[in-house]
Amino acid sequence: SLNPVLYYGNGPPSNDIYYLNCAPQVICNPNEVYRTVNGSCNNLEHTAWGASTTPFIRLLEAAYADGAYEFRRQLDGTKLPGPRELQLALFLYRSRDTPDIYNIHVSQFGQWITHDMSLLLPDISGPKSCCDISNDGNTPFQCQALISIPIDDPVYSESSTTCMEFRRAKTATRYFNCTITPQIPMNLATSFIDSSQLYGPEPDKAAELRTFENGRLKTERINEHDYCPLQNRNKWPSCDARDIWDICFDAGDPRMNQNTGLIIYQTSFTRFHNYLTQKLQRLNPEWEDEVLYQEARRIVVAINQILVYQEYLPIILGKKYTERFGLSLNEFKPTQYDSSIMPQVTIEFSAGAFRVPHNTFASKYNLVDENYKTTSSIKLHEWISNPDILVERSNFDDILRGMAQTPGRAPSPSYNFPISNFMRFLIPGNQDLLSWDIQRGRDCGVPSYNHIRELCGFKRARSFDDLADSIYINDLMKLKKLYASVDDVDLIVGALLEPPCFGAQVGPTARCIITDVFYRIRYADRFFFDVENQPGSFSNEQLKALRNIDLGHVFCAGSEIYEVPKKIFKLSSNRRSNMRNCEEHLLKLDLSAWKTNFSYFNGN
Ligand code: HEM
Ligand SMILES: [Ca+2]
Repeated sequence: SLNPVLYYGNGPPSNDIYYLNCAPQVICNPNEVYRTVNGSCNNLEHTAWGASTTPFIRLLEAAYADGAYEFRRQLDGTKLPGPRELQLALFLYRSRDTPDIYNIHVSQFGQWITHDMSLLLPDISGPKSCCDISNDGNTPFQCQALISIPIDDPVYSESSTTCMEFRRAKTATRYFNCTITPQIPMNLATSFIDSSQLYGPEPDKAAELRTFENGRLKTERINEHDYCPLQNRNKWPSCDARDIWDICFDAGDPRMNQNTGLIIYQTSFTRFHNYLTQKLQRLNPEWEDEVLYQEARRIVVAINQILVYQEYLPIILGKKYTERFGLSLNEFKPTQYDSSIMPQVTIEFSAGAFRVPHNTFASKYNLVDENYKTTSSIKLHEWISNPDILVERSNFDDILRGMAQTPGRAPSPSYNFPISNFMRFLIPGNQDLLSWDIQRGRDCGVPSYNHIRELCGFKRARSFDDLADSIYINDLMKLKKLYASVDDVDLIVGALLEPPCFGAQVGPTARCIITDVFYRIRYADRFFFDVENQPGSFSNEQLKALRNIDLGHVFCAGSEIYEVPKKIFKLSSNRRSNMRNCEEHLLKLDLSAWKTNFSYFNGN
């Protein structure tokens, strides 16, 4: 297979500073069977590689005006076009949704996996509203990247709003006691697909989420169903956007409550973990809490890895492509662990290319009842940071049923209309996710589209016209007016304007950046589910059982729906032939390969 790796430790020298000056010294046990919580000791030599709270890496030198932290300027020295100006000129006019051939599980699963791999925190400390404070030269730096709204904005001008909130990301230098120039945000998630968004990316958090009995994760009983535990709303303000507030869940990831579909995923996997511990305990009554917890965790992680490489990436990147570039799974060709590969997530991925799928999520959820009648729908943007809707009546199951039967949004340069205007993410006022994505790229010093194209092996454009084979001419003419030169175009803007590759959901430049990361976090993961000859490797019988588990099992065990689609990502009608009965399906979730009459975990 071809080699898609872009990073061999040959990037900008600033990538090494953390490991030279700041990484904690840890002593690893090479015989440990289970992953650590924070991902350290995955690589026994470079113990911090892939761990949580380590900096993102850069594929290319940061693009900052001062070489350190200030937003880049255009080649001619002028300021970059405003993000909202770009949104209005290039995207908003075509924000109408077109139904996809896949359902909304595809984008929901994508966000779920994003939260496993990547978390950069915006600094929401200081003033509640940055737009309200006067710009007198003492503006706190986290407030220094507000997005201005043109006076003739077709949406915001109605309320005469001229300022959109935006906070700069927390960087290693400013918040994490590790001076790195140019600055770089910390990634608070573990890079590996290890379900850190479920179990917590740090030991304290992980312990907080456990009952320490029977291997179970904590749950809260609400209206006769198990949900994630409730959290104190003052601790992490993930539900604070509204004044009328009841429910706020706690989980391994602080974004848990962000949207309805995500809460369904977090909740279903929590219930599924507990379901597995119960099954394992019945097989092995002598197993203690720790073993039950770790074995269930290992199964959950393996299932997620299988879903990413077998089901999800072929849709996003194209099936043939994933096969050619070593991203597909093959039971006869187990993953070869390579300790020289660095599993770190790149800033070009998190603050750029992997945000392109923001153009695929739909703007509403349908509620579908047991008879497959659509009874009502709710709007995504009206329930941001507010889980209340999910605990009432049968809403959880009805929305989950609806997700399989509601088309996702076909990829398009634009995002959907509400998310382009009316999101409320924990800070005051309405926000535009696309403006934020553009601004975040600049905040993080992401190099321009043309530089990334070149890195990916496409021809560096010398003029806008050189892009004519990648971007429609109408868009090019607009880009020409908006930017000073072809080297100034933001990565996310160029990547969104590239039509998707054949059989894929993203264009060539985004695909190249995304592929590199998913390749490295697989082959650099010593605990990847099908890596052989490691202390914690699964047996062949266990692997066989794991390959038969799908998202359907998770939702059957984690909800009260009694049927799931056979192909969970395909838009399915409720015709009998497309559906599986949950009771029968769960019978096929066979964990007998986990029955032990010896203990490999008792220290010998
Ligand atoms: C309902 C769906 C979604 C909503 C409401 C949503 C919203 C957001 C928001 C508010 C941010 C933070 C923006 C910032 O402060 O810079 C973000 C970040 C991000 N999103 Fe989404 N998103 C959704 C789905 C997705 C999907 C489907 C993907 C990809 C498959 C994705 C990928 C990302 C990535 C990579 C980041 C950066 C993560 C980080 O490192 O912090 N999101 N999203
Ligand atoms: Ca992770």
